[in-house]
Amino acid sequence: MTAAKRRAAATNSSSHNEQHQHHQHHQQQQADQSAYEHEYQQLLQQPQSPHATQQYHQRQQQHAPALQQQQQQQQQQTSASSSLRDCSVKLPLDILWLPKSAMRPVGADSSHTDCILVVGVSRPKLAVVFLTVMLISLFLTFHVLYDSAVYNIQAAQAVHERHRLSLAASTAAAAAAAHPNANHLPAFAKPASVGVNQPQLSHPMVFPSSRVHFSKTSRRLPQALIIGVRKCGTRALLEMLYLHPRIQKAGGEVHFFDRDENYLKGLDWYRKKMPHSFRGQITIEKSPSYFVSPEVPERVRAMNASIKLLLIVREPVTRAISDYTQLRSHAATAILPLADSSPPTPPAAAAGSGYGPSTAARTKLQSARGYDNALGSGAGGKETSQRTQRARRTVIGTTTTTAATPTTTLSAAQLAGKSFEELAIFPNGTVNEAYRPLSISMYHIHLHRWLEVFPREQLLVVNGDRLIEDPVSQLRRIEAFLGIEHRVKSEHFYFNETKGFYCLRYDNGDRCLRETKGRKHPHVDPVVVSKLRKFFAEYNQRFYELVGEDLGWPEE
Ligand SMILES: Nc1ncnc2c1ncn2[C@@H]1O[C@H](COP(=O)(O)OS(=O)(=O)O)[C@@H](OP(=O)(O)O)[C@H]1O
Repeated sequence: MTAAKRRAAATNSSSHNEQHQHHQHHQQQQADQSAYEHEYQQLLQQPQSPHATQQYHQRQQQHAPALQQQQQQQQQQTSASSSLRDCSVKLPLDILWLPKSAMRPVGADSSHTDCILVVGVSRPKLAVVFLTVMLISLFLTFHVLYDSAVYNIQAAQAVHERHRLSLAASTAAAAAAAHPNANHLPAFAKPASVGVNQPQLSHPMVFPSSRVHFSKTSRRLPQALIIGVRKCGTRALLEMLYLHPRIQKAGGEVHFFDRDENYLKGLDWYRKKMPHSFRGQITIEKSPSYFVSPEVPERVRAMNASIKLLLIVREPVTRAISDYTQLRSHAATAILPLADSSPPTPPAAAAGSGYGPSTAARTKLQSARGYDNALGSGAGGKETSQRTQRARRTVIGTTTTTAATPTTTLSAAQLAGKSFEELAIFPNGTVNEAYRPLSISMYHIHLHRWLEVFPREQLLVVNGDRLIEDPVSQLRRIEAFLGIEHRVKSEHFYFNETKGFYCLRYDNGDRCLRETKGRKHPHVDPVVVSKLRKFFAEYNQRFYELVGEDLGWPEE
């Protein structure tokens, strides 16, 4: 045996001896105690023996120190265990296993139960906090998992879409190389040639660079505005631009800058009307009446002095006839339900437009019809219907002033019955310049106001007649103006023979503008058309000078 082992054995045996001695001592104490108690019981049974009593007291004195020591030890143990209990953490949940017999059987299956787990809450507040923290952690975990799943799906879609777009582009390039003479053809394929084989493009993706990046979206104030002109294709332009991945559009016409009741609500209100957009996307809103409302340019500049402005124009006489067609259509639908219930409005409401309702009433009526919302479901359907009711009430019996009939009260029925010729030309043969559809077509007057506030480079004039015939060429110009890559191509369109217009091609189907776009115009006397074109020739020249481009509108 080594010295170390011997030492260990010695230590072991000494500690063993100590334990043994302690045990013997304890046993001895217990034996003494029980003997003492036995003796005391006997003494109680024989109280008449003085000798026994004396012996008992002698023994009591002998055992007193040992008893005292034992009591002290017990006290120390009790205080030690109580101090331990104080330090231990007490869980709010008490878990108790009970035998089956502790519970009354509940159903047939209960016979299979051997034990029942009873969980009681001893500290409800702590338990609530504990559970809340658990739930929040669970929610955050799922949120992170969900976000990353969405991210992955979108990233996969983006890569797929880019692949398809590049395939489509290379197919188009190959076709162009195979048929070099086809260059003179319109940029748009008609339905027959667009064909079913043409790749169907979804809404373009949002990632212009090869690096797919998903930033958070937020509602942003518009960085570009389509300011007008009404009936020149503002809706078509917005919907076509929306094919571009970098464009986001406000659904309906917000009329923030031209309606005081909206403008007074402030920019936060306006921002809330905007769609969510990614950083790098351009938000566009269109309200055609911005162009003709004198207070608007200054208000727009106050919001964003570097905003980009899109102005779409059309040959002025055709535009005026289109405007008339729409107003007549609205008046026709306005007369029936409220014809006999609306009080006449005072003559002061007259706008001298020579048309019928005052400017305000007409504006309300026009917007009430939602004709500017041709495609968009747009926000504010309820608001629109309320405006419809107001407008209907206002339009009836509105007093108007014309040179031929100085104070004429036109009902909606009369309004609906008047021809364009009657409204545009006075009986003496002169042009009614105050007739609103004509005054709106005097583009140079309105544009002048805008150019007093914004530099020319911030405004792009879009040719609405060309947009109807060849959207891609106009869109290419707009893409360059907005500083975004050329992405809207001919495969995004097809020509709808029934409608007579190009419609939009989406991944999930094709889409044309509503029937309120492209209404059949009434026949207008060619003499009147010629007279009006001559009338506008001078104004058009002024407009060309302002924009620095001759749009080639006919002069008779
Ligand atoms: N692709 C396509 N589909 C349908 N309509 C088209 C399209 N492109 C341009 N347009 C012309 O848009 C004219 C309506 O102009 P707006 O949208 O500016 O009207 S509104 O002021 O918002 O009411 C509308 O005028 P009208 O034809 O007089 O109804 C159309 O000629």
